[in-house]
Amino acid sequence: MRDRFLRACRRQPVDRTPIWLMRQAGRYMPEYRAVRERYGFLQMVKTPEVAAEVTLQPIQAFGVDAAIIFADILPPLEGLGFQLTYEKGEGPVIHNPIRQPRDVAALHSSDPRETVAYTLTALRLVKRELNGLPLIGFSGAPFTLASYAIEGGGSKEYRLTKRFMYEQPAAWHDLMERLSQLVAEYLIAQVEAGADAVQIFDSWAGALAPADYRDFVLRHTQNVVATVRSRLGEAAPPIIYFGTDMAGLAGELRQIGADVLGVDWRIDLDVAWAQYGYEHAVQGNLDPTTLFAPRELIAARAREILQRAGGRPGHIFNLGHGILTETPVDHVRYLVEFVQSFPLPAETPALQEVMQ
Ligand SMILES: Cc1c2[nH]c(c1CCC(=O)O)Cc1[nH]c(c(CCC(=O)O)c1C)Cc1[nH]c(c(CCC(=O)O)c1C)Cc1[nH]c(c(C)c1CCC(=O)O)C2
Repeated sequence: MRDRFLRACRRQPVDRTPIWLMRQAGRYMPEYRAVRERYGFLQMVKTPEVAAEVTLQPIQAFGVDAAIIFADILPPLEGLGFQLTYEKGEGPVIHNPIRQPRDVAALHSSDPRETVAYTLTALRLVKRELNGLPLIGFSGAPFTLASYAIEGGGSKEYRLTKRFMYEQPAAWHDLMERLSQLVAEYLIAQVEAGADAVQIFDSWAGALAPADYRDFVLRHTQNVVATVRSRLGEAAPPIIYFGTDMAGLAGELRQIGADVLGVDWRIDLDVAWAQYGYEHAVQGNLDPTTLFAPRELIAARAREILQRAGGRPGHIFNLGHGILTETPVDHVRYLVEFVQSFPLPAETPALQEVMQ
């Protein structure tokens, strides 16, 4: 059953719980570091043969149940006019961030089929090598992209982003509309290039108060999902929406229209699933730091997650956020084998029913 990841996204029964890991291709792998020695990170992303090779590394090393295209959420912003570099130890830097409404008006309109053609080519190359194993395409979500575009890099408090949102609502919504269009077009292009599912990374949306998510973000996230669905029709793939620290946003997440919702480790999987509603599949939710712990603890935590999922169709095992640099490779292999050999528990009653 090579399509068990896609079946789980659609909440269809599977022979065992599928597993893949966010950021599964990365510096914790010696094979990745060997390639990275010869290229800069952006150069790897922009060279389709290299991006394809690196995408396949965790498939070959661990036999995970899905591939995710090797790329990053920020390169699509270059087409709008942002200057992007990755600095050692600092992560991404945008050198001309948005500071005023006129910076939004001055953004270029861009067609991701041209500006991010390298990732579309990489998807086509990888697809040929996968023998039917599902391939995941992805994009940053409008809010998380806007936060990088405004802060110019990572942030703890998102002060500039929130101030811009509160003080310049018209320019904010203009920026979010431009980003939503870019994201939707980019996801559609990835599906046309061979992606079987798409994940929208809203890594930092958990920094928002629910009222701010509702007033400044929700409609744009909904537009992305609705546009992908309506333009692709029957060919629309499962759509995964992922964020961290989202436990307080359940009511909003339910309205996005995604098929699958990501769950981080700050909430028990069954509690999150009951709040998100069983019409969604869920993906998660091991703390990535657990992979540094002894094997017995990794097994105990993974077992608990699988038991909390309760054999209900629609659970995809993953970490609650991307795998960390320096994670021991043999612990990753151990986790994948543990999950893949875990017998699916007989379906337990829904938490909602138990609590009634
Ligand atoms: C916020 C964000 C980014 N990028 C991404 C997100 C959303 C997911 C999340 O919240 O983790 C998404 C991403 N970035 C990368 C992937 C590849 C696919 C995968 O294997 O999951 C994916 C899905 C590769 C990468 N993206 C980056 C690397 C490391 C680059 C290197 O080799 O130096 C990789 C493998 C760089 C990057 N890119 C970004 C940061 C903050 C950094 C620096 C942090 C770091 O160095 O780990 C932005």
